[in-house]
Amino acid sequence: MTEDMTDMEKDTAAESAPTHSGFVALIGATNAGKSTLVNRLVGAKVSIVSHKVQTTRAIVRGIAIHDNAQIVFMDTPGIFKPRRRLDRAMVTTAWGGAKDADVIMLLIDSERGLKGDAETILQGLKEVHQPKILVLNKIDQVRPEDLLKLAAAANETIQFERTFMVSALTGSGCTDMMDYLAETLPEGPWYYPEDQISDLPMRQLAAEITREKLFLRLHQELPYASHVETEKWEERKDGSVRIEQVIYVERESQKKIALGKNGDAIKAISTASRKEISEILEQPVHLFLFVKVRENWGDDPERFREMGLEFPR
Ligand SMILES: Nc1nc2c(ncn2[C@@H]2O[C@H](COP(=O)(O)OP(=O)(O)OP(=O)(O)O)[C@@H](O)[C@H]2O)c(=O)[nH]1
Repeated sequence: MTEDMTDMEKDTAAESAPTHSGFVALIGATNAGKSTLVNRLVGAKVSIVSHKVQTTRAIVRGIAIHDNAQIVFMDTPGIFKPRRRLDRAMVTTAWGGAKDADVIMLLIDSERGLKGDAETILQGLKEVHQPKILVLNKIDQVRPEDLLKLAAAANETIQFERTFMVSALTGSGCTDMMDYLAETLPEGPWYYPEDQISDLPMRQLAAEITREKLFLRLHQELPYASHVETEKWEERKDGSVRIEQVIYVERESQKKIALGKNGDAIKAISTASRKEISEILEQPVHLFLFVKVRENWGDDPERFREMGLEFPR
């Protein structure tokens, strides 16, 4: 664009530039920073970040707008060695998501390098034929020479179109990566209205938020044997919303942990979750949490469907 264009001419030029859009699958070992990256790029909290591994269960899309492009991120669950049935479903979902994408983005925790799961994923990616880019994350923690070695090692296994070095935490390197995606995604109309940041239904997002608070509060005490569902969602005349959620656990003993002494745990979880849901909705929230025991929910096909996962046979 030339400098002597008027503002109106510039606007018209930008509007007539072709739009781009597409799906980017984020693949990476647990804790590589996928959720943090999506949240940063989208600029709003759509996926759940916590210190626990394996917190992301279903595909959550964050939608970022960059220049004339709409970039839809599929934040896949961490890929790791499946043990339980639920774990196997998570892995299947992750690879399934990759196959639907225009670009595959492999995110690696530069601190951990190619140890363990990252290497398994690299090998798995050989079977996936879309263009792939390598993104080394957490560069705020690693020396530049180590990054170069890591980039070279990963590119020996897979021919990546490009390698980017970023920090999802500080945002460093993210603009270059977004410039590249905006240019390379196919030309075409946007998939979603401009103001939409996630197609994850609010009910499910609200449940994810409570699940995150549950994990943050109870750490090791309550393992993966818990699941949160939003059962009621009622918009009220005064502009507030009343939400009822159930925390399902597998055993009575876990119910006691979730409630805490004198209900302390559940109260704290409820307060933290209500605050965050209210911030996202920009309206007052009345949140009611219940804890119920449901044995073997991890083997129930209905629960898998609710989480957007395929039930592994
Ligand atoms: N120092 C540093 N920490 C980061 C960065 N990106 C993410 N983290 C941290 O790494 C941890 C894991 O991040 P997540 O975004 O939850 O990772 P994930 O890949 O989505 O994990 P799963 O949902 O388990 O698959 C969190 O404690 C983040 O704060 C980064 O660029 N630098």
